[in-house]
Amino acid sequence: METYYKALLPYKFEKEKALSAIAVTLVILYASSKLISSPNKKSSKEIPMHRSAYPYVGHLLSLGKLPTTTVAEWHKELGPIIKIKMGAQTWVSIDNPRLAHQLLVINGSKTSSRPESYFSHTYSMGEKSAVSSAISPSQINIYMPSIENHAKRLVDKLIDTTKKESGVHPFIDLEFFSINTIFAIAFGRQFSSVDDPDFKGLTVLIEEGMKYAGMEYDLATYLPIFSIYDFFTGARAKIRSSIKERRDPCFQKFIKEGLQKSDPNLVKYLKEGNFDFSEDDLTVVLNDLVGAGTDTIAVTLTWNITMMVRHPQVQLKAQEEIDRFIKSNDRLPTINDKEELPYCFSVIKESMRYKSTVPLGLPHLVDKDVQLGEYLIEKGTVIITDMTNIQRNPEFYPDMPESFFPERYMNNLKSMQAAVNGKFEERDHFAFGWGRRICPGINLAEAELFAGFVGILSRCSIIPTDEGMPDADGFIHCGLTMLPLPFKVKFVERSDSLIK
Ligand code: HEM
Repeated sequence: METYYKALLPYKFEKEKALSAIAVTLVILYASSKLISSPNKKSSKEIPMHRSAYPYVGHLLSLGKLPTTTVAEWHKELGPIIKIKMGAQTWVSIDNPRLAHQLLVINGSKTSSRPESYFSHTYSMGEKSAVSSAISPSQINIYMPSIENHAKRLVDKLIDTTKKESGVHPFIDLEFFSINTIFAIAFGRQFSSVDDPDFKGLTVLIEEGMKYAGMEYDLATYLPIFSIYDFFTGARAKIRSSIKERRDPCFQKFIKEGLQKSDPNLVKYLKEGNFDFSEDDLTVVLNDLVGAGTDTIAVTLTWNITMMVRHPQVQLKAQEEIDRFIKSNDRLPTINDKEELPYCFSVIKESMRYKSTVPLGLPHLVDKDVQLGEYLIEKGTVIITDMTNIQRNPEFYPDMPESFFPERYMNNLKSMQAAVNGKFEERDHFAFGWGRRICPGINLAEAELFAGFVGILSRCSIIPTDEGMPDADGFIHCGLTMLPLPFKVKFVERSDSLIK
């Protein structure tokens, strides 16, 4: 099953090698019988921990290929807050929205750092507020024609491939859409096709980035014994040289080009605005925006398409709403028209609730002890959130939490950003994370998802191929995101489409 994505995205599967390396280390450590146990401060009440921990490596091996599923099972057995030993690091997982809110939002001043990782860069709050203002709703309005143009190209491609082939796996086209959109916004540049040499060079860089951000290249963070392996294999030296010799020069070239463009773009906004950015900061921040804003959008839309094929009556209702809008306005709607398309907006929200794009969130680091009810969460603990359980919590989502039911949002048409900033009880979903670390790309994501969704359904009906329905339950972990199992569908041009 995974072969398709493996061929498509080989960089996403480095984790398997890491698990083998850990297994070898475990054997060595057992043999030498010099197991180290870290001293544990006394906490108010011990946080439950699954029995499958091994000495030194902890749960690294027991998490298996689908950590999301394993963590969800452990929660079922042990309750809403559990401890996971990740080698030298202690993680705490939360699967209840109220507890997560209490820990990551109310206690956000103590729980909003990021764990150290050799490759990844942690956004400072200054960088984050600069980026948030650079892609605020008013700034996004400037880029809206470009977003719509890329959505149109996406739909052309999906229809065209459907005509030529028996079915389309939409992921690559969706990635091309999201990369092109963020590139147009960031640097005022676009790629002509997936064969464009610059596009190919960029995807290699993104692949390298994903690989180096993965566990295999960062094992010494979890298991200090791996510093010895690093000494021999030079993994960290490889990372340093990749950043210095390939990533930075490539992004510096894009930045230079962006600064020369006459139309507005992010580079110009960040460079010319009153932000305290060095050249290096700018390179890293833009590289991160491209990384964070590509896969997430493509994965979210892939799940959305899965749900549309499985729920043709939802698809039809959304198409009727889009058609009504086009009839009275003689144009496609944008995110700014969402009040007139409550059903479409609800479908997008529901799809993000039902299938989590980033199923364990991004880890937060506790930098001051926090008391959470009867549990003490110590400084140095890494917090993850089980988004699937959180987004299906029956108290928070009383109407059929296990079902795909867009109607639940018909009375909550707040923008996703406004829902995050409002009262906890009025949050729509938790896909963009928590508190001070909330995703700064939220408004852009919302605009892109809306343009993609409305663009597709205004011109196509998405139907299954003879191979059958896409699976809505199975999934593959790809780094931080969760992809549906490989599937093909047809994007059949609507004869009654009002878009010509
Ligand atoms: C559907 C699309 C997206 C989803 C589901 C998503 C989800 C997330 C999540 C869960 C986090 C971590 C929040 C936390 O730690 O509590 C995050 C962080 C981040 N996201 Fe997004 N994101 C999406 C799109 C985007 C886009 C389009 C951009 C920018 C172009 C972006 C840029 C970032 C950045 C820079 C961070 C790191 C922020 C920090 O560390 O403070 N994301 N995102």
